[in-house]
Amino acid sequence: MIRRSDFPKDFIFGTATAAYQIEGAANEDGRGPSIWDVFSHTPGKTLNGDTGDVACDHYHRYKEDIQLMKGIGLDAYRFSISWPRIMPDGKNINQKGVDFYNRLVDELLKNDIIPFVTLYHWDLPYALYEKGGWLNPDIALYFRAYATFMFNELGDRVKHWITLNEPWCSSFLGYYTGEHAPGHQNLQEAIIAAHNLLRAHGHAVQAFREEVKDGKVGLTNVVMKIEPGDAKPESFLVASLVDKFVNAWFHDPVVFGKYPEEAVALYTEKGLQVPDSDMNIISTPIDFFGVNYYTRTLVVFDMNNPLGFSYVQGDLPKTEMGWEIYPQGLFDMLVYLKERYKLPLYITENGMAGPDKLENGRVHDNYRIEYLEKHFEKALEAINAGVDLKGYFIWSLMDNFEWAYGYSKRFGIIYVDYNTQKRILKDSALWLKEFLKS
Ligand SMILES: N#[N+]C[C@@H]1[C@@H](O)[C@H](O)[C@@H](O)[C@@H]2O[C@H]12
Repeated sequence: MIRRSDFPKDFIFGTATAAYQIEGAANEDGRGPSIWDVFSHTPGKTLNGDTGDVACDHYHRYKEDIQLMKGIGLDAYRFSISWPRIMPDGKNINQKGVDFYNRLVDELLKNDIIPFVTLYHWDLPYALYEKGGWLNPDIALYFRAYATFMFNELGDRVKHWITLNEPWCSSFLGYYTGEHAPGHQNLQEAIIAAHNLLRAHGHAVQAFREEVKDGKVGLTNVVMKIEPGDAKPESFLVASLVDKFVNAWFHDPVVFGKYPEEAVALYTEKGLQVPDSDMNIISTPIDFFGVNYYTRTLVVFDMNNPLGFSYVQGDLPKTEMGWEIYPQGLFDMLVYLKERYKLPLYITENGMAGPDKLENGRVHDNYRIEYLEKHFEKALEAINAGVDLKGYFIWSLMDNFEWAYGYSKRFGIIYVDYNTQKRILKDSALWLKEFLKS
């Protein structure tokens, strides 16, 4: 049975959330609309037309939520700042929005919880989208101004910062598949958006070095273990190629200052333009990579698909998202990232959506306890294999707005009754409380 004391003394355990998924108060205290406010209010874009208008009402209930974190014994809390709450029009400051995050940080510190702040977790101010959003090269400078302001505002108390959460989702789900805001379906746009996201990241890192001398800054990517879905040699080849599109595309430029050549070649072959501007800014050195790991992805060679591959379902037990439970992939990717990029790592998200049912005031989510135990074990194995892994944030503190899935997927270790906003610690939270004392 894995114990907290098996981990290094300074290893931190936390939970993670994001502004649009938990805050609510979407039209309160001067907050402006984001692309997710508009997207979720567009018929057909989210399950049941769910929106983040109220979500978990964290904007009003943050003190209660911090008490729950403290009661569990968490070391740290990763949350994101709502850019449109700070700059409703993308430029001018909304002081009430700034005041909220000052209160939130002060309350965390008062309760000995280390704040980890994500500057961008997908909620672009709609006013900036109307100026071209991530397709407008100037967005990187708007982001730099926002980042600089937040570093100045919170940098005296917040020493751990993440510039972007999962730029792959913002660009390829937002601009290619259209599953996420702003719902475009154009591969060339996705490539341009990805590049401007990375430029924005680089500008923010440069600003950070000027504003917060004693802090650490990194980038959080979704990290998928890509494996061949059958034994054909060509499927091994496409697996290696897809790994370049998904994983290396958002790590290589940040460390090496260039995109993976194989993937560039394929895009170019298809007549797509791959930008290469500002690679010196994009590769401004960072202090760590954040790793959001959930599952593996199986691909097979498929000439009917424009990019030559298609996804296949694996046969391992799955979560409510249909994602295979594959802890080995966490170990594999932590070792891969360490060997390729030689940077400290934080697991900034890992967790599962479960069939959580409230029964007599309890949620018996033993499946989530098992999931977390197995992934903790693989994280420890990676540390023992030499990975400089510094922390682990469970996704998520509480059930919340799961983007296009609305409120149908529950990832929290705390159950949220959305009718009453009552919080109920699931068995996994009770287990975690004991683990953190072990
Ligand atoms: N889906 N899913 C769960 C979770 C999502 O809720 C987070 O906002 C993302 O950072 C990442 O996709 C992972």
